[in-house]
Amino acid sequence: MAPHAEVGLGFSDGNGSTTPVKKDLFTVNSPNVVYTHNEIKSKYTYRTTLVNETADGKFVAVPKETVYDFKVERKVPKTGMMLVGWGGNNGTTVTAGILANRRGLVWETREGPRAANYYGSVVMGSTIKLGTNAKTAKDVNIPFHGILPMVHPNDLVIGGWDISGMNLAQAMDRAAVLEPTLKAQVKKEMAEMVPLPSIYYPDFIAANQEDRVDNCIQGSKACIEHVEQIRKDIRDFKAKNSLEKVIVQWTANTERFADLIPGINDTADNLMKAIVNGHEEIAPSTIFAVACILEGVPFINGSPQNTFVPGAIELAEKHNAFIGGDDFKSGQTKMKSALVDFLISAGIKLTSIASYNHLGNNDGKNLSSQKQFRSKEISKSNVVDDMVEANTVLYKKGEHPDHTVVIKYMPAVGDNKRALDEYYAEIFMGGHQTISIFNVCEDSLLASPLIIDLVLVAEMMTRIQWKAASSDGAATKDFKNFHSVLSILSFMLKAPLTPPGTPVINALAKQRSALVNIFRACVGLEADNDMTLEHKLF
Ligand SMILES: NC(=O)c1ccc[n+]([C@@H]2O[C@H](COP(=O)([O-])OP(=O)(O)OC[C@H]3O[C@@H](n4cnc5c(N)ncnc54)[C@H](O)[C@@H]3O)[C@@H](O)[C@H]2O)c1
Ligand SMILES: O=P([O-])([O-])O[C@@H]1[C@@H](O)[C@H](O)[C@@H](O)[C@H](O)[C@@H]1O
Repeated sequence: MAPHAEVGLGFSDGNGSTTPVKKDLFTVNSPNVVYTHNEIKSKYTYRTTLVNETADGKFVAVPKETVYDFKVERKVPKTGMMLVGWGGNNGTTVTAGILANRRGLVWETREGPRAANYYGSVVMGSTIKLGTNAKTAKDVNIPFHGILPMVHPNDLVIGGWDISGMNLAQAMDRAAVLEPTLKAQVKKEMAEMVPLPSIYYPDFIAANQEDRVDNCIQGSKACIEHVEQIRKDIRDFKAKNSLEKVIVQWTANTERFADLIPGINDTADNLMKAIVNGHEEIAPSTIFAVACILEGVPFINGSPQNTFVPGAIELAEKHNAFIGGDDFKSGQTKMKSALVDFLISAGIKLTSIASYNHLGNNDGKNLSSQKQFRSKEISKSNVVDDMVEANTVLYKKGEHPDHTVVIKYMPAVGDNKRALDEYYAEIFMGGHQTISIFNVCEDSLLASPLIIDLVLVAEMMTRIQWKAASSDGAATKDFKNFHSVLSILSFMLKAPLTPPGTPVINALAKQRSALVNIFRACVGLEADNDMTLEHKLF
């Protein structure tokens, strides 16, 4: 095996080829990185600082090193993306967007021609610093997509379910998101896409959704039969399209929170029993999650409800299956998680956040029902907790800014949500800073790239394994997957799901840094720390 790369990183370049494409975007020349045809193997020293508190309240910081072995499968699999709620605004928009990119479409608009792109996708639209040029010492940046052999979204095979049986072309018209000149170019292909029948438990979404329900799984109401039907749908989709991988995402309506009931959804065994018994407190999204876990297919929840009841998380862990969520972080909240981080880390004491928005799409219609709004209010409200708790200089224990979230349904504005935010803060010597933001978020055009990122990163995680080469604890013998709960997805999500007992990080910069640096570690590269000592010590 070559000590360093003789072949470039394989990755799919979206031309329909999903075998490793020998495009030497970069190789790592290090004794800690070995490339074989099938794998990239790296030895990575993870450096952290353990802190002990002394009796008199002082801290003693102890540097710690843990050596990990990472292994990445290089072959890019033929991958399917199955969306629950495929006929919705997000589902139709992301589908049309991928078709348009795959065909390199250009369409006329009032501002002139527009070409297909993946703007808003961190994987397809952003770059990361690889290092500094050995001669000029200038930063060398590469497309994020090139850091590891990732699936190209153009190659995704798309399918899914919807309780509305409209074909995707009709549903795209219903969504009223895309320009007619673009829709006209994808209409024919999308008309042939029809969502699979789904499950509809009326009590979980707003009653105002009933008029679109005409595409439900026929026959028994038994939840376990719904689980088995969804598992069969996934298998059939995989076989029909000769897929090697499938990733499922929930982009269906926001459900009310499910009650957490001991003996029903508190453990994996109880959850399975409750499903067999058809317990009425099992939500459709949890049925989909269980089906995917049992089928070994990653399941991501793009909505705010508590799909992952404790029993579902335990089931995922038992089956070594990947889950992720919750609630796409697309516009107003994404801005919040960046702005709050900036204010508080700048030592400015944020004292209140007023977050209002109105929107007129079907999501907004569903959220006009109090129980469904409550799910969204929770996910939109908790996004500042970690940043506030981390700053004990500004905030006493338990102190936090006032924070209110208001969402109103105003049909006239459609998918173009109007977000109005006010950030009010205390500054030096009794002063105040008031930041008012008016942010028009074309919600589905902001969420669709996140759906793509979630699929690409989740799929990549199925091809990464690790073992501890050495640590204070016993070194682990065999390679294993990351924990079932993919907290690495947090950059794309409002209410990041984390492994039980681990902290939730909402600060946007930290989330992106974790994603980038974990992928860098997989090719043996140090975490990017912005110290640039080479520009300071000379
Ligand atoms: N910017 C955004 O658009 C954004 C951001 C964060 C979260 N979300 C969440 O994403 C979800 C989708 O948003 P949208 O704008 O596409 O909404 P939408 O209402 O246009 O689409 C939801 C689709 O889900 C379908 N559906 C409902 N229950 C279903 C079930 N049990 N099985 C299958 N299909 C079902 C509906 O028929 C509809 O077609 C919502 O929950 C929303 O809160 C959206
Ligand atoms: O913009 P953001 O806060 O990330 O998220 C959006 C909310 O502002 C909006 O009210 C809701 O309807 C969308 O589903 C989405 O959750």
